Amino acid sequence: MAMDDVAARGLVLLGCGKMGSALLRGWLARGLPPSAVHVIEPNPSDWLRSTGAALNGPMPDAPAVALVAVKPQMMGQALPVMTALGGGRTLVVSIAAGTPLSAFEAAFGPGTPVVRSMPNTPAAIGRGITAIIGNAQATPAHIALAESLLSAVGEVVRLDAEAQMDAVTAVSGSGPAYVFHLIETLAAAGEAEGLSPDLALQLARATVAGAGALAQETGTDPAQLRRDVTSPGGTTQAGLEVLMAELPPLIRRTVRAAAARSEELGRA
Ligand SMILES: NC(=O)C1=CN([C@@H]2O[C@H](COP(=O)(O)OP(=O)(O)OC[C@H]3O[C@@H](n4cnc5c(N)ncnc54)[C@H](OP(=O)(O)O)[C@@H]3O)[C@@H](O)[C@H]2O)C=CC1
Ligand SMILES: O=C(O)[C@@H]1CCC=N1
Repeated sequence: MAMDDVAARGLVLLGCGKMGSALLRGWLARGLPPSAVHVIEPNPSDWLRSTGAALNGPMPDAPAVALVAVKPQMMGQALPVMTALGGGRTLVVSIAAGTPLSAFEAAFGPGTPVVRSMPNTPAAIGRGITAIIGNAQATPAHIALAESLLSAVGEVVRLDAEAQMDAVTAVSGSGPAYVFHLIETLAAAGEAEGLSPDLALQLARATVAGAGALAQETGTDPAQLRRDVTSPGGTTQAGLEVLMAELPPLIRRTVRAAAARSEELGRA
């Protein structure tokens, strides 16, 4: 029902880079007609041109949704082309890190429903997770519409308060980068042990992917999954004695630094 409204009234997508294209791909895969999507993007990719979405043309009158997918640093420059959509008929959805609901309320004017969200890059293969929170003007129907759009690229969780968004950004928004760095460092350690670069990377990539899938698909407590690998007096125990001494404070500092940067972007 919600997506029918988007198909009928249209959706404006501001910025079609990595995240904008992941979302667009998800919507098209869910059957949204490309002609219902109006994309504003200064450097359209060949893929974007091939989708049949309306590109940099005149803005539709009162689209169901305006989705903001530009970098927070570009917001001041990029938003003015669409602020005429403010006032209540169009739901504004942002995926930008840091930028608070109040910034969109100020730009689009009073009465504008806004949903702030934080997806992550596994959205590109429909395996993302997105957290959402609406402003006071966002009705349950608006929240359901945002949830439906973002669930085209993975799971969606609803937050209780906007204040949670900095921590969410630091954990799941930035999180894929931490995991990719784990793959890089595990592969490098394998190379240091004498494996070829290709074999070390193959082992590290499949191990992280397989462990992630096992944790996700079984829903088993990750601490139990860790214990299942760890034979008393065996190799894993020897490795974990090193890792568990160093990793928790390191991850704590990593997440704090990312959350602090999210807070800072919100004050800019
Ligand atoms: N990457 C990630 O992991 C995540 C990113 N986000 C958020 O998503 C948003 C987009 O990030 P991401 O997709 O990575 O960034 P990208 O740089 O890949 O995409 C942003 C796109 O916006 C375009 N753009 C620049 N100026 C304008 C303008 N004035 N009008 C319209 N489009 C414009 C850029 O074009 P050009 O390249 O030519 O400048 C680019 O194609 C950010 O706010 C980020 O915080 C959220 C969750 C995860
Ligand atoms: O690094 C960033 O600022 C964005 C937000 C979360 C992931 N990438």
